[in-house]
Amino acid sequence: MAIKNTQVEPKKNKSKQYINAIFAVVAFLGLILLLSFGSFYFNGFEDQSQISNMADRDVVAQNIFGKFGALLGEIFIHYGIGIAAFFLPFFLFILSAKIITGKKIFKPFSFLSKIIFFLIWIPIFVGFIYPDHPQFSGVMGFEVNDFLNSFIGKIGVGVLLLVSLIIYLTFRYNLTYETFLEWKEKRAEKIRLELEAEEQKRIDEEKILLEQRKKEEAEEAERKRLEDLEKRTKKEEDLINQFNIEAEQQQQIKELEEIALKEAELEAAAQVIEPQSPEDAFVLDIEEPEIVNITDAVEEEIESIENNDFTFEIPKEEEMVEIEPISTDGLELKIERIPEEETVEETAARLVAKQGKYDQRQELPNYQFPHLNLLKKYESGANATIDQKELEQNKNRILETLRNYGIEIQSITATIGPTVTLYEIVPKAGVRISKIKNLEDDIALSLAALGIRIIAPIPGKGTIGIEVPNSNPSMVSMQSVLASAKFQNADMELPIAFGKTITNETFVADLAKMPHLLMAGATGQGKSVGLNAIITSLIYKKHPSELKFVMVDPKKVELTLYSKIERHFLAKLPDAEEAIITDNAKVINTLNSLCIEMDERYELLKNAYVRNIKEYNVKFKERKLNPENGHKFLPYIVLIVDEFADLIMTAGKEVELPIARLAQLARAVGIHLIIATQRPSVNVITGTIKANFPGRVAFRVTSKIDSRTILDSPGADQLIGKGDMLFTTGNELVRLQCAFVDTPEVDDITEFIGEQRGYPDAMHLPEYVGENESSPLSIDLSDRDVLFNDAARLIVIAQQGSASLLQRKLKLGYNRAGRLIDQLEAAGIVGPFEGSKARQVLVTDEVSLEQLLNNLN
Ligand SMILES: Nc1ncnc2c1ncn2[C@@H]1O[C@H](COP(=O)(O)OP(=O)(O)OP(=O)(O)O)[C@@H](O)[C@H]1O
Repeated sequence: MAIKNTQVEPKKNKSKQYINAIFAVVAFLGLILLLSFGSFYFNGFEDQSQISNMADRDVVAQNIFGKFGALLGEIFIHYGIGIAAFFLPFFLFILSAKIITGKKIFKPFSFLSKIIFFLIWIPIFVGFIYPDHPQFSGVMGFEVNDFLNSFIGKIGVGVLLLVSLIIYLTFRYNLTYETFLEWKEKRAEKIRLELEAEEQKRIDEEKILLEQRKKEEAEEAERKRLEDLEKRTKKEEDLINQFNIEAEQQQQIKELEEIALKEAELEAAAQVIEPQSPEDAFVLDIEEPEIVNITDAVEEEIESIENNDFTFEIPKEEEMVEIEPISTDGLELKIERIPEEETVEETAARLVAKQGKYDQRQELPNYQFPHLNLLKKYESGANATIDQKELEQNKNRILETLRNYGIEIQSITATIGPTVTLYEIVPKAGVRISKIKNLEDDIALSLAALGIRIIAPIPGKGTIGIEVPNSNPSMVSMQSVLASAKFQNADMELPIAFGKTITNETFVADLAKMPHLLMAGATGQGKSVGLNAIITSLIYKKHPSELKFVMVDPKKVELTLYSKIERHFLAKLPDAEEAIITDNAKVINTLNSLCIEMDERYELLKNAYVRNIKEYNVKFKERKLNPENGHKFLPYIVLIVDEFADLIMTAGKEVELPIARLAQLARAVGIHLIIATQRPSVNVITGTIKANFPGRVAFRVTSKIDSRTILDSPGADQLIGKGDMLFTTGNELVRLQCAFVDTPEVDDITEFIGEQRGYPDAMHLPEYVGENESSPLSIDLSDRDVLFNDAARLIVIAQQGSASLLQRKLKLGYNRAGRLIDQLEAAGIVGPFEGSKARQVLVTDEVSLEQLLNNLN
């Protein structure tokens, strides 16, 4: 073996040496070629004239490789193939690399076969472009060009070059039109995937952020809970200690009492009673007082309670038989019959028979609903016009685009809407729907239109929809939707006429069913107009006694118009000057006040044994609920918040919490929320808010992400603006053209209503005292209201700590009554504010109250 090895090694080494040598030669050759070619272009033209004198030693060539280099350049470049000659050194480099490494990636001959076409084509092409520079095309390129020029003309040469290149590429790279299209499709797909991945990444990041926030909140809540628990335990411990001390004292008192009793007994025994007669001595019996053991008595009592030891003496029926008045002395006994008590139903029936059902509209009996003439008629909006040519053109383009991608169609129909036309296509069997969906951009390109939306498939129809914007969109006027039979006859609690669908039908939705609405859209896309359309719809259908708005408008300009109808349709805090809230700090109070209103309404509903406001109001109208028990007709309350993003940014949790609470609970008591925002990002529309707002309206937004945040699906980024919107209540997306109502129209409507007789003031929401305002310490008791003593007596006698009681009995305004209650709290007569419940009265009887009042004086 060892011998064999020694024989093989030198052989191997030998061949390696050869290889190295060949590599060096080839690589060196390549280098010489490359450098002398390069140098030829810089100096070769001077050298050319020296070529003929090569043998002359005095002649010096400028080429980097001297005369040899000049000669190489002259042969390969000048007399040869011009700049195409540069391929040759590269071929040599690849060859040398292959020799030294032996690796498969270096394929010199494959390279050669690929460039051989260009070694011929490039000189001719360069000669064609620069016929006056033979140094680039080489003599070969020049001559061939010259020959061809005279043979087929200049244009002919151009065509020949182009055709030959196409033929070469077709065979070489199998380039067909189809492969070109496929390549394009793949590229589009790749770009889309990248975009989607990017989007997904952003969504994921946002999710992580959200989760982190939630976690922090949970931790905060847990910490608070533990603190509370600790406080409570401490309190309980204090109580137990106090209780123990009291029990001890009780025990001591008892012992003292027993001792006293025993002493008394002994004393009694010591008093010797002298018997007066011997018999007496036997008769006398000193009755010992029965000592009633209190604990025993209590135990007995408890036992009897536990055993349910009550006996109600129910008179038997025979005993209730009417007694015939028997007159024995001529005087007749008159028995007064007490009429049987009326049931609620009977009272209600009697009242209804007498006064009719309660009609809330009688509160403002002469109120006139705004009429449709106040709204402008837009002529162009009467019927959608799209000319036949445009239809035909769009149809052809769609078909053509689809055909280009090999998608065949069975049928196509068009439905013309106010702003977009829906082309419904039925593809031939076997066509993948996703393929059509992927062509969205291509179809948009071929139609040269923005806002193409492809619905594949249209739910419940089995067709694919392509929405194409009309070149002349027609306006949908508020007048036309409000005048429609659909709205006029709508049997809904809070009907909203949003606008028209793609099939030109008026679209009406019930806010009461939604039950809350989230609205988003980039600036200038029709949000404010949308809000106005909603408010207008409701005002046209509802009497002021049936509907109140709470309006929040941080932008201060959008909703100000409605201040004219403050006394008819608006609700506000009792101490607020303006009904439309523009100050973010006040929003918090209003929202909390709405929460109180909600709680109060729930209390009313509970007492009336009904589940929702509708049933409650029906019952109230049938006079089954007694107003003296606090029952009243409940109007719907619609809270409108414009620019919610602004609010969340400045007030954060403080508004998010009451909003979330209202959104979760208020639907049954007739409080509905409409929230509009320009920026539908996840930190504005948080998970809690989103989950409780099934109704969503999206105007055009700027990105797919925004669209996903608001609608949970893309599409809103492809709308065309100007009131083009998507609406959903959780399942299906509907594309609508929002009705247009202009500011002057709103102005006219509010003017019309505002001039009529209204309520004395806006509806008052319950008072809410913010945490930092409620400190009783800030109230100066030396400066008491003159009615303070009266109020205190009233409250203690009634044992009910409510401002409304003071209002009623002392005939006070809300504010003064509120102030009085605050003073009473500061004086320790009533307890702190407890939300919807009345305050606790801390003084139980009038005697202690008088004492307290004296002390105060
Ligand atoms: N439904 C509609 N029909 C026709 N045009 C509309 C419609 N809605 C809006 N527009 C047009 O778009 C313009 C801007 O609308 P709007 O004021 O409602 O935008 P916005 O979304 O409220 O903007 P911002 O958030 O900045 O207030 C309107 O002046 C009007 O010309």
